[in-house]
Amino acid sequence: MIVTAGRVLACERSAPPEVAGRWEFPGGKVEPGETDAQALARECAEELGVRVRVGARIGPDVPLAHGRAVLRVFTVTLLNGDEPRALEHAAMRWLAADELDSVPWLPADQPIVAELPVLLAEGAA
Ligand SMILES: Nc1nc2c([nH]c(=O)n2[C@H]2C[C@H](O)[C@@H](COP(=O)(O)OP(=O)(O)OP(=O)(O)O)O2)c(=O)[nH]1
Repeated sequence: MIVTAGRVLACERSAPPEVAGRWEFPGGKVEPGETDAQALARECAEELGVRVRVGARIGPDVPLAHGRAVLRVFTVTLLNGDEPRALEHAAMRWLAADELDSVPWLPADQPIVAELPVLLAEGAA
Protein backbone atom coordinates (compact mmCIF):
# COMPACT_ATOMS: atom_id res chain seq x y z
CA MET A 1 0.00 0.00 0.00
CA ILE A 2 1.47 3.32 -1.11
CA VAL A 3 0.16 6.42 0.64
CA THR A 4 1.05 9.95 -0.41
CA ALA A 5 -0.50 13.05 1.15
CA GLY A 6 -3.25 11.00 2.77
CA ARG A 7 -4.22 9.20 -0.44
CA VAL A 8 -3.76 5.52 -1.17
CA LEU A 9 -2.75 4.24 -4.59
CA ALA A 10 -5.38 1.93 -6.10
CA CYS A 11 -4.67 0.05 -9.33
CA GLU A 12 -7.13 -1.43 -11.83
CA ARG A 13 -6.28 -4.94 -13.02
CA SER A 14 -6.09 -5.43 -16.76
CA ALA A 15 -6.00 -9.25 -16.62
CA PRO A 16 -6.97 -12.05 -16.33
CA PRO A 17 -10.54 -11.57 -17.58
CA GLU A 18 -12.19 -12.78 -14.35
CA VAL A 19 -10.57 -9.94 -12.34
CA ALA A 20 -10.02 -7.29 -15.05
CA GLY A 21 -11.72 -4.07 -14.01
CA ARG A 22 -11.37 -4.85 -10.31
CA TRP A 23 -9.05 -2.68 -8.21
CA GLU A 24 -6.18 -3.79 -5.98
CA PHE A 25 -3.07 -2.73 -4.15
CA PRO A 26 0.04 -3.08 -6.31
CA GLY A 27 1.96 -6.28 -5.55
CA GLY A 28 1.94 -9.92 -6.50
CA LYS A 29 2.97 -13.41 -5.60
CA VAL A 30 6.07 -14.20 -3.54
CA GLU A 31 8.51 -16.27 -5.64
CA PRO A 32 10.50 -19.17 -4.14
CA GLY A 33 13.48 -17.85 -2.16
CA GLU A 34 12.06 -14.35 -1.74
CA THR A 35 10.95 -12.69 1.47
CA ASP A 36 7.61 -10.90 1.47
CA ALA A 37 9.46 -7.56 1.39
CA GLN A 38 11.68 -8.60 -1.54
CA ALA A 39 8.66 -9.74 -3.52
CA LEU A 40 6.79 -6.51 -2.86
CA ALA A 41 9.75 -4.35 -3.85
CA ARG A 42 10.20 -6.39 -7.06
CA GLU A 43 6.52 -6.11 -7.94
CA CYS A 44 6.51 -2.34 -7.31
CA ALA A 45 9.45 -2.01 -9.71
CA GLU A 46 7.79 -4.21 -12.35
CA GLU A 47 4.29 -2.78 -12.10
CA LEU A 48 4.94 0.86 -11.24
CA GLY A 49 8.58 1.54 -12.11
CA VAL A 50 9.36 2.72 -8.58
CA ARG A 51 11.89 1.95 -5.86
CA VAL A 52 10.36 1.47 -2.41
CA ARG A 53 11.17 0.74 1.21
CA VAL A 54 8.80 -1.83 2.67
CA GLY A 55 7.34 -0.91 6.05
CA ALA A 56 4.80 -2.34 8.45
CA ARG A 57 2.10 -4.89 7.71
CA ILE A 58 -1.42 -3.57 7.86
CA GLY A 59 -4.77 -5.27 8.23
CA PRO A 60 -5.49 -8.99 8.45
CA ASP A 61 -4.17 -11.80 6.26
CA VAL A 62 -7.14 -12.52 3.99
CA PRO A 63 -7.48 -16.01 2.49
CA LEU A 64 -7.89 -15.88 -1.32
CA ALA A 65 -10.86 -17.63 -2.87
CA HIS A 66 -8.85 -20.53 -4.26
CA GLY A 67 -7.52 -21.24 -0.76
CA ARG A 68 -3.90 -21.61 -1.80
CA ALA A 69 -2.63 -18.19 -0.72
CA VAL A 70 -3.38 -15.21 1.45
CA LEU A 71 -3.50 -11.50 0.68
CA ARG A 72 -1.04 -9.69 2.97
CA VAL A 73 -0.63 -5.91 2.72
CA PHE A 74 2.32 -3.78 3.81
CA THR A 75 2.89 -0.06 3.79
CA VAL A 76 5.67 1.05 1.46
CA THR A 77 7.47 4.34 1.08
CA LEU A 78 8.49 5.65 -2.33
CA LEU A 79 12.24 6.29 -2.58
CA ASN A 80 14.18 8.95 -4.46
CA GLY A 81 11.09 10.90 -5.48
CA ASP A 82 10.02 8.06 -7.80
CA GLU A 83 6.49 8.45 -9.17
CA PRO A 84 4.35 5.38 -9.92
CA ARG A 85 3.31 4.75 -13.52
CA ALA A 86 0.71 2.15 -14.53
CA LEU A 87 3.05 -0.12 -16.49
CA GLU A 88 0.85 -3.22 -16.14
CA HIS A 89 -2.46 -1.89 -14.82
CA ALA A 90 -5.38 -0.49 -16.83
CA ALA A 91 -5.55 2.61 -14.61
CA MET A 92 -4.32 4.04 -11.34
CA ARG A 93 -5.92 6.45 -8.86
CA TRP A 94 -4.88 8.13 -5.62
CA LEU A 95 -7.91 7.76 -3.33
CA ALA A 96 -8.64 9.84 -0.24
CA ALA A 97 -10.41 8.18 2.69
CA ASP A 98 -13.80 9.35 1.47
CA GLU A 99 -13.16 8.00 -2.05
CA LEU A 100 -12.27 4.42 -1.13
CA ASP A 101 -15.70 3.16 -2.16
CA SER A 102 -15.46 4.77 -5.60
CA VAL A 103 -13.76 1.75 -7.21
CA PRO A 104 -14.73 -1.95 -7.22
CA TRP A 105 -11.97 -3.54 -5.13
CA LEU A 106 -11.19 -7.24 -5.43
CA PRO A 107 -13.27 -9.11 -2.86
CA ALA A 108 -10.29 -10.12 -0.70
CA ASP A 109 -9.26 -6.48 -0.35
CA GLN A 110 -12.46 -5.37 1.31
CA PRO A 111 -11.57 -6.19 4.95
CA ILE A 112 -8.29 -4.32 4.49
CA VAL A 113 -9.85 -1.36 2.70
CA ALA A 114 -12.33 -1.15 5.59
CA GLU A 115 -9.41 -0.36 7.94
CA LEU A 116 -7.90 2.32 5.71
CA PRO A 117 -9.87 5.37 6.86
CA VAL A 118 -8.42 4.96 10.37
CA LEU A 119 -4.93 4.25 9.06
CA LEU A 120 -5.03 7.24 6.72
CA ALA A 121 -6.22 9.45 9.57
CA GLU A 122 -3.27 8.21 11.65
CA GLY A 123 -0.91 9.13 8.82
CA ALA A 124 0.12 5.59 7.82
CA ALA A 125 2.65 5.63 5.01
N1 LIG B 1 -1.33 -7.64 -6.02
C1 LIG B 1 -2.53 -7.88 -5.51
N2 LIG B 1 -3.11 -9.09 -5.70
C2 LIG B 1 -4.32 -9.25 -5.15
C3 LIG B 1 -4.97 -8.25 -4.40
N3 LIG B 1 -6.17 -8.72 -3.99
C4 LIG B 1 -6.30 -9.98 -4.47
O1 LIG B 1 -7.25 -10.73 -4.32
N4 LIG B 1 -5.17 -10.31 -5.17
C5 LIG B 1 -4.97 -11.60 -5.81
C6 LIG B 1 -5.05 -11.56 -7.31
C7 LIG B 1 -4.16 -12.70 -7.71
O2 LIG B 1 -4.87 -13.92 -7.60
C8 LIG B 1 -3.09 -12.70 -6.64
C9 LIG B 1 -1.89 -11.90 -7.05
O3 LIG B 1 -1.42 -12.42 -8.21
P1 LIG B 1 -0.76 -11.57 -9.36
O4 LIG B 1 -1.28 -12.13 -10.62
O5 LIG B 1 -0.89 -10.11 -9.13
O6 LIG B 1 0.70 -11.99 -9.10
P2 LIG B 1 1.91 -11.84 -10.02
O7 LIG B 1 2.14 -10.38 -10.24
O8 LIG B 1 2.94 -12.68 -9.41
O9 LIG B 1 1.39 -12.40 -11.42
P3 LIG B 1 1.88 -13.61 -12.27
O10 LIG B 1 3.36 -13.44 -12.37
O11 LIG B 1 1.44 -14.83 -11.54
O12 LIG B 1 1.15 -13.41 -13.57
O13 LIG B 1 -3.69 -12.09 -5.51
C10 LIG B 1 -4.32 -7.01 -4.20
O14 LIG B 1 -4.81 -6.06 -3.55
N5 LIG B 1 -3.10 -6.87 -4.78
